Amino acid sequence: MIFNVLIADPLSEDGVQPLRESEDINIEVNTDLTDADLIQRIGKFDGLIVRSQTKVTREIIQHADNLKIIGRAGVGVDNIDLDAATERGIIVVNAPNGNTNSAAEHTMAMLMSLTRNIPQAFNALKNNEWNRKKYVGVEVKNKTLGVIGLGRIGTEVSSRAKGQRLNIIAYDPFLTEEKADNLGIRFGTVEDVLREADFITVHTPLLKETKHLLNKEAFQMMKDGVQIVNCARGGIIDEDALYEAIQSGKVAGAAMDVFEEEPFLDNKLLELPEVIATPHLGASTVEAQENVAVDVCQDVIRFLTGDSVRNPVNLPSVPQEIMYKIEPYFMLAEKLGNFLIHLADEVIEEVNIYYAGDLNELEVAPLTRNTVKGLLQRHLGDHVNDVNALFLAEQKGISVHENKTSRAKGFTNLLTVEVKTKSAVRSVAGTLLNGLGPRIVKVDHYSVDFTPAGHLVVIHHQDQPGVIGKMGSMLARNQVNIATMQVDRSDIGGDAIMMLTIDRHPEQELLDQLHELDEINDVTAIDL
Ligand SMILES: NC(=O)C1=CN([C@@H]2O[C@H](COP(=O)(O)OP(=O)(O)OC[C@H]3O[C@@H](n4cnc5c(N)ncnc54)[C@H](O)[C@@H]3O)[C@@H](O)[C@H]2O)C=CC1
Ligand SMILES: O=C(O)C(=O)COP(=O)(O)O
Repeated sequence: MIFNVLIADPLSEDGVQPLRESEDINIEVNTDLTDADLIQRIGKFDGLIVRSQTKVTREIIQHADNLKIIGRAGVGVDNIDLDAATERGIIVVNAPNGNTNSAAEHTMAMLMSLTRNIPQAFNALKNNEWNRKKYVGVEVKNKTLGVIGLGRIGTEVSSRAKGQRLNIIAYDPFLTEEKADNLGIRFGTVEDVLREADFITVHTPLLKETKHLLNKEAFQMMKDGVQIVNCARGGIIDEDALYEAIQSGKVAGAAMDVFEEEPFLDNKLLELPEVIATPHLGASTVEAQENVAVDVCQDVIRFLTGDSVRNPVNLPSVPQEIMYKIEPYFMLAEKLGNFLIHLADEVIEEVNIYYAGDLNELEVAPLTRNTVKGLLQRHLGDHVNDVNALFLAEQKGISVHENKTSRAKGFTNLLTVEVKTKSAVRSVAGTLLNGLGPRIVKVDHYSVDFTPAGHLVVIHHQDQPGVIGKMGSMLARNQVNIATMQVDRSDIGGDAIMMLTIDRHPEQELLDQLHELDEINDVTAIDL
């Protein structure tokens, strides 16, 4: 199968090369598409790669009938409607590490340019104005830099700023006092940072909570003459509030790489001589562009050719060494879900997944997604995948719980899936046998042992002499060969189960005939 991938923003050729060379992938580079063009053309693509310029809206995603992956060659994914992608089962990957250094260097360049009026002085010189008095700056040494958002870039900026002898005070919801001590910086609340800093730089993503984080009230809390840097995202700073704060003299200057609206031809902040700006250049270096393009293209290739990705955004990321350990259980998890859904003949309200033995030691979230995917697939078809399985379960009002225990009832690993409906609890358990692959070893409370593959028939019956014979001859009369058979019972003469693997799919009529036998209570055919 050949996958079509659209590259909709300019990408470094070094990154694109492996995509070009892949026999499985056909790429189209088109960086001039309007939203309307994208809506019209997206349907034929399996992959889409963008930077920050292309806005991947819900409407575009709704038209993306074949799209499986969206790659963001950079960090921020605020230009991609993640909810819409997740709902459609489209994985989103980014390249979170490749431009950290460039963004940090740009932040420092902007801070130093701001404090020394370099762009303004240069402009004046270009206009034949030699003015040494007008462009007197301030030193940064021994002043305080407030860093809001101490992730990859915020941390790099802090370490560089320490080289400029700045004192750092930082706020990040994940920053502890101990971590701050280790980094040689001061830990504060947002308010501490706003009140104490001489310069403030933001390095958070644009989220609901960070939208207009620096607003009118925030500016009021700041020191008079504070200077602001935004090399993270437009929208973290309320531009109207910043404009007013500069005009009133509260804020002495601002260095902006990113804006609430991009691209723009006109932004009133640029009318202010205290503002210096670049057109979203934080990641625009040869090195960063090469890094992010390589990272994102490799993930797109991996995903489309059936491998696991390194930088998923709408799936929890699982380190490679952990993935290596859980991957063998993927098929077992999905098959158990697939099998069990056929036994539950009412609406499922709750799913409990028990991980026992070796599984108890592992990161099992991907297995939970696979189990739920298997459960939902019967009714939702291929529309369900790892990305949207849990979302769809939640949307359908099904609660999913994971449980871990070391006790595996004699198995080295045991995965038990239980579903609760209004009036019943049904369960199935499976194990991965060394060399033999997945086996189902329990159906409800009955012990069995069969491979979850092919045409299966589950028969609940009364444990009476002759029932197996009747069932066997009925299948024989219908030219159905039994490949494997297992029987278990709760007690002599009581409820019992037959598990058959047969060589072809049985017609409904045959299943009905089996059901009509007095001793048989229930017949379910399952194709796995
Ligand atoms: N100008 C440019 O070209 C570039 C901009 N960026 C932007 O820089 C930003 C940060 O990137 P990274 O450091 O790589 O991301 P990151 O994910 O490593 O760090 C973000 C940090 O912000 C923190 N945070 C979240 N909400 C917060 C809040 N309310 N207050 C304080 N901290 C909060 C998070 O805990 C996290 O530690 C992103 O928005 C990204 O898009 C990144 C690269 C280039
Ligand atoms: O990586 C990011 O978040 C950036 O903002 C870089 O954006 P860009 O890829 O240069 O359009």
